[in-house]
Amino acid sequence: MSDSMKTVRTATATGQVRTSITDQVFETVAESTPELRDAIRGRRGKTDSTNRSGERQRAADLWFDELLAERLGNIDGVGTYASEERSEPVDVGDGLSVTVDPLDGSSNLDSNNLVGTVVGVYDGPLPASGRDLVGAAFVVYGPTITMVSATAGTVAEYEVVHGELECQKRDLTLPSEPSVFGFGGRVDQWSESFEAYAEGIRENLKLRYGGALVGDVNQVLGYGGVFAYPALESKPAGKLRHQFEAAPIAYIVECAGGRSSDGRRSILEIEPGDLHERCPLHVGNKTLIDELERSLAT
Ligand SMILES: O=P(O)(O)OC[C@H]1O[C@](O)(COP(=O)(O)O)[C@@H](O)[C@@H]1O
Ligand SMILES: [Mg+2]
Ligand SMILES: [Mg+2]
Repeated sequence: MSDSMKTVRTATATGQVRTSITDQVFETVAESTPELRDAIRGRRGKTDSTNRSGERQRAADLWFDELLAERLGNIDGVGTYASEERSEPVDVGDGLSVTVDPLDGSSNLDSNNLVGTVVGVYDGPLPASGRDLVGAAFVVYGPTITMVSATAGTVAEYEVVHGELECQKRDLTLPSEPSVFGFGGRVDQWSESFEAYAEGIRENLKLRYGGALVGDVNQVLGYGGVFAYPALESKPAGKLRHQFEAAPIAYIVECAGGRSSDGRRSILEIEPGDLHERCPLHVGNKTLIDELERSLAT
């Protein structure tokens, strides 16, 4: 862990204050969505810079990050802003730590497919375990803009209309009868045990994979099922970043009554050693994640 990470201040907010700050974070992201969506136009191409994960950044990745850093960093009670697109967290005062995947699914920009934004609010210094999450949300820039947010064990879905949150579903839970699945990574890179699990899943569920975590997980929340970006032969820790992507998504799915796993335990149990570390991600209906863990253990 770098020195600058160690010095990021620990949040000390009470429950009520934490909820109010978390709500402000979600509302601020929602208010920013009209500008964010507009900013994609003309910024889909790659720049010369790479992020800490070694990925070429798009102009839109950088623009989203700059806007969110400014807006979220200005909220009273937010102490740290950290993003997939910057190496180090930014100390912005005292309070909660906000993590952002500003533009999720950015490779989908080439084909003008789905993208989104993922936000985590942690009560503690970064890197933090998912157990420190006090809220998480994701935005989907689809035919309309939606946000799914989770706090205190409940999940809600909103349409974001001119930056305002309009509730569509309160107490969202995963449908008990799963119907869809989406698995990332090249099939020839999967482990034999994951391939065996996938075989069984393919027999019973319908494939839905769009290449943006937010969209693929949103289908699992809506229809029931399982999303995975598993460990790959060339990437044993998978592709997705624990702090910015996996933990917030796992928190939302668990709050919706589902399960998350890195293959053997809840994603929320992981104690990350580095802000940008990756982990395999599997989320969905409890029965399907239990079955996954049994398969991977063989
Ligand atoms: O192109 P692949 O290998 O299917 O990977 C898709 C995955 O990569 C991601 O695009 C990674 O996120 P970023 O776009 O934020 O880097 C996820 O949204 C998605 O689940
Ligand atoms: Mg992402
Ligand atoms: Mg991203």
